[in-house]
Amino acid sequence: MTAIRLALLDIEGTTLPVSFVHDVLFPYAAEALPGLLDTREEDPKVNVALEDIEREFPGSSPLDVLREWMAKDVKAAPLKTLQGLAWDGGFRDGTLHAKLYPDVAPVLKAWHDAGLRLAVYSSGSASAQRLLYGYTTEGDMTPLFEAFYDLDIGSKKVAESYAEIAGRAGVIAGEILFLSDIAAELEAARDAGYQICQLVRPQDGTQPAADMPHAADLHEVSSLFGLTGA
Ligand SMILES: CSCCC(=O)C(=O)COP(=O)(O)O
Ligand SMILES: [Mg+2]
Repeated sequence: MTAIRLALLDIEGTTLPVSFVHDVLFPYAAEALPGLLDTREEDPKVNVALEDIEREFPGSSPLDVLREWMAKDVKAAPLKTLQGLAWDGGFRDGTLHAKLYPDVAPVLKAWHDAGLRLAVYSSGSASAQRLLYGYTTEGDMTPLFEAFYDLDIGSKKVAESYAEIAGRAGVIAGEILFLSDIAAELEAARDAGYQICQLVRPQDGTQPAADMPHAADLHEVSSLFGLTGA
């Protein structure tokens, strides 16, 4: 097995329970979104997101589109931008704290201390990723990561996105390990030449894919791939 130099991590269902996203983060955003849209005039990011929605759904109520996307957990870039802006105040004023899976902080610290490079690739916007890892119940974990990749790279379900990340990181694909709960994302990363492992978290009810390595937590990933784990 080729030595792994970089671990690329998904968030929801991999390092953070799906229930935290759906029961804590989404309701917070849903409550904050109407007020946020009122700032349209002042915030260019809000403006761009609303223009994207209008282009895709001409004449629709943006709030209705956003609510439907959230109900279906659609990973749409305008929604992810606006959710990130909505969460910003909540993380900064202490209302929100990311409660990661308990294995995540110790194992990521051990990997980082052992010299393994770490990066995030999530549908959540890069600024939301920084907030989430900046305000965890374990403290600020952002210094562990060298990069935060989001949908600006491209869809998580196409191989080209993973090739792009490998190029930006300057690491050959075979030396990158991608960790996610979603089989289609892992297949795309494998098509790009990455090593992969599916996180099958019992709490999330993830179904193991037939033809790929899987692990119940990051300790098991360490054992499977010969990484230094806590
Ligand atoms: C800062 S990410 C918050 C969770 C979220 O909104 C999301 O879409 C996560 O998707 P992932 O690609 O990490 O499964
Ligand atoms: Mg996920």
